Amino acid sequence: MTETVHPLWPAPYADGPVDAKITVPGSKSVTNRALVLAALASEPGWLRRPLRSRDTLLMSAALQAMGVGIEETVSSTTTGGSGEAWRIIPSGLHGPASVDVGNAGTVMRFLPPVATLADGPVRFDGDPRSYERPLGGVISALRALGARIDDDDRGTLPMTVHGGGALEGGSVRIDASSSSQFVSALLLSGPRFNQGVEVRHVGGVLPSLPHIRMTVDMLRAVGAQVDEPETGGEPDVWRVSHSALLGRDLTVEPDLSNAQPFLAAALVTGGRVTIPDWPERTTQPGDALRQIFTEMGGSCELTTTPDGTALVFTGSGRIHGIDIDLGEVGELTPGIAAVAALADSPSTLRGVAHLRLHETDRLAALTKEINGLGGDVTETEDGLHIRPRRLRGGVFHTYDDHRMATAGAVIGLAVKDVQVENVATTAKTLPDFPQMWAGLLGV
Ligand SMILES: O=C(O)C1=C[C@@H](OP(=O)(O)O)[C@@H](O)[C@H](O)C1
Ligand SMILES: C=C(OP(=O)(O)O)C(=O)O
Repeated sequence: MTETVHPLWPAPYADGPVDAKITVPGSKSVTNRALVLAALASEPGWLRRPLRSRDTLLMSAALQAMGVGIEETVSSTTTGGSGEAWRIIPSGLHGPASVDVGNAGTVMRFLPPVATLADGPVRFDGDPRSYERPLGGVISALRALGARIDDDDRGTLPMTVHGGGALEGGSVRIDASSSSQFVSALLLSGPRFNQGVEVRHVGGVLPSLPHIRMTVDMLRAVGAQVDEPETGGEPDVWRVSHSALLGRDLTVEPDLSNAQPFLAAALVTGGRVTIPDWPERTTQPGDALRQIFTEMGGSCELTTTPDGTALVFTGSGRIHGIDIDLGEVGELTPGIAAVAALADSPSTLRGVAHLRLHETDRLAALTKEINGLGGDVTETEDGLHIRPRRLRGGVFHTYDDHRMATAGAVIGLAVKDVQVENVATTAKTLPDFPQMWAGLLGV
């Protein structure tokens, strides 16, 4: 097999502190949940400022393939400007249909439950990496709830969900320690199952709890009745009752995990970055960056202006190491590792063994690529130990992982002659990244 040769992107080096205002596009996680919930609703809804990226366009295309109407328009926003808005018109879900999941965890996990409601077969396929990412828990849970799925007993993609027009639902046990998305997937479609759904997590530590909170909040916002551990329910058990869902008019928050490289730029260069529309309250894990990057040497202020809230994040010129469990906010790990490699003391990042099954094996990839530039990173059982060293230029490989690409760009700010391979992989969640990065640096 021939290996694809990707272009190298010379990561811009920062000669001085950055000072920029960066408008970050909408959250991937919110956009893809909102699309699913709107598709399952009993009336049309609106999604304003949705993220337009590979993962969200795959979600949109998949729902359209099953018969959902999605119209893209440009409309006025509350701030008076114009913005993109998608009108989602639910309909009976149809098969036969084909779904390309790409390498989107949200698409490969959230849509099989939706497909059980279609009136025919829905074939799921995706990038080679999607065959390796955990899905077996969702497949067996759906079977236990009454679905017919043909996966050739592999427990992975490709597979066909033989939608029967409805799913009985009920109680199910699932080990979601490899991905919180298993729980979110079952809950999101739960209101449409005849008996709703009760999901009981059995197994190791459940990662990414804020993402499950996001699912619960968004379900409640469209009228679903949800019982969950955080509001007095049994630990590790979520219940969603059978009900109709409302069509909503939802404005998507900026993707705070995609704000990470820009905040990191302020930290690494001792500069300042302002992110407009940073939400005062949010379930996005990226909100934890306010605290994490403060501990690593920056300071931040959430300001309120007539135009809304904004986060102003300022670097001090010093970067400190950190010892932290990132299990709840795993997707922030590559960006934190990049900053930690440039710090004045070692870091230990823990609680993220499940990152080995993300877009790539992120623990192996970060170790190899930072060490390839002269760093000193070792993999632990559940994370990374990072001892900062003087780094040198070289190629930073990305393994089709958007967050590896942005991590390489952050290192390139402080280390001359870093070349990020396949920066275009940022299109998964942030297609304009190279232009935004150039804007940040005024190049
Ligand atoms: O539900 C979601 O939107 C997500 C959940 C998390 O997945 P895991 O629990 O698999 O880490 C996160 O890493 C991913 O980027 C998005
Ligand atoms: C893990 C991630 O994505 P996915 O939704 O594909 O799981 C991520 O964006 O960091």
